[in-house]
Amino acid sequence: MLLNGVGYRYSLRAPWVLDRVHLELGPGSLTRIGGYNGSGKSTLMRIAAGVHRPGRGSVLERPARAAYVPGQLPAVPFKVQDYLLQLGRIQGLSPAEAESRLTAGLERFEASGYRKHRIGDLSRGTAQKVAIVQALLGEPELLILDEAWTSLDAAGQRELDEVARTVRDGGGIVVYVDHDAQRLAEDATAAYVLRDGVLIAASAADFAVPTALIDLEGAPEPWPLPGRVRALADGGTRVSIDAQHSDRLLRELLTQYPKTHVRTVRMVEGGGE
Ligand SMILES: Nc1ncnc2c1ncn2[C@@H]1O[C@H](COP(=O)(O)OP(=O)(O)OP(=O)(O)O)[C@@H](O)[C@H]1O
Repeated sequence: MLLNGVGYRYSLRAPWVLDRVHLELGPGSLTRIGGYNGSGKSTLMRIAAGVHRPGRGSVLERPARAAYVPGQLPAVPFKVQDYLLQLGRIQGLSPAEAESRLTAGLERFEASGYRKHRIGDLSRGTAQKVAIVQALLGEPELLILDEAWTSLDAAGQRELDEVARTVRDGGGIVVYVDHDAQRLAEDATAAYVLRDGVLIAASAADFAVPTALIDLEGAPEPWPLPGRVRALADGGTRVSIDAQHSDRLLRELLTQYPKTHVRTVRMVEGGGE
């Protein structure tokens, strides 16, 4: 499959979200797409899935059996089993085939108990499991996972990892976005990040969580707070912590050591120094 010079914008006056994206996806590939919030990852996923048509360029040789799992299932007014049976039929399965695949899928994701529940009444995680079971009904050759792990419990996440590896090992194409830097890190065959609408080849370091470096005057003692601490040559202290926890640390720091002077707070990519 090939995304050939793909560009996309949401309206004629809107800026191009994607600009000349070129992406080759061969059989047996597992490709990670990263990038900052708003960089266009979901837009790219929808184009690969055929939900959006590119404004420029083209998508060539998309496999016929394609499945797209976004982070959230629409709240449709059906019972789980009726919904899955219907979608199985739309994908060309006989009722017996659809029944046996949906039963196996729900068992695999430990969601058999929800067969008769209405989709709108499910928890987010269970609804996500139904979305995954639906995607797998047609035994896809192309599987697109856009933050599809987010609401799943740990067992569901492991199972979805296994699904991705199985599709890859069966010669299929898997493309995924996930905020967890470790997600399928060992299994991915390629990784790219979107920057300014362009896709660029990436390494594992590009997916690392940003680290906050907080430099303090002096050395608060003792240090019961989270974060790695090291003394600076001029008597100051440097604390490094995952950026997502830095606000909380700063609050705690200023409550516990009100006289501490915070010199600087910087964000760096990856593990800091
Ligand atoms: N339906 C829409 N209509 C108009 N603009 C949109 C629409 N969906 C996305 N955009 C814009 O397109 C850009 C890319 O959005 P997209 O959701 O693809 O990014 P993303 O990288 O997936 O973001 P996130 O990491 O937050 O999920 C953003 O500027 C967003 O505001």
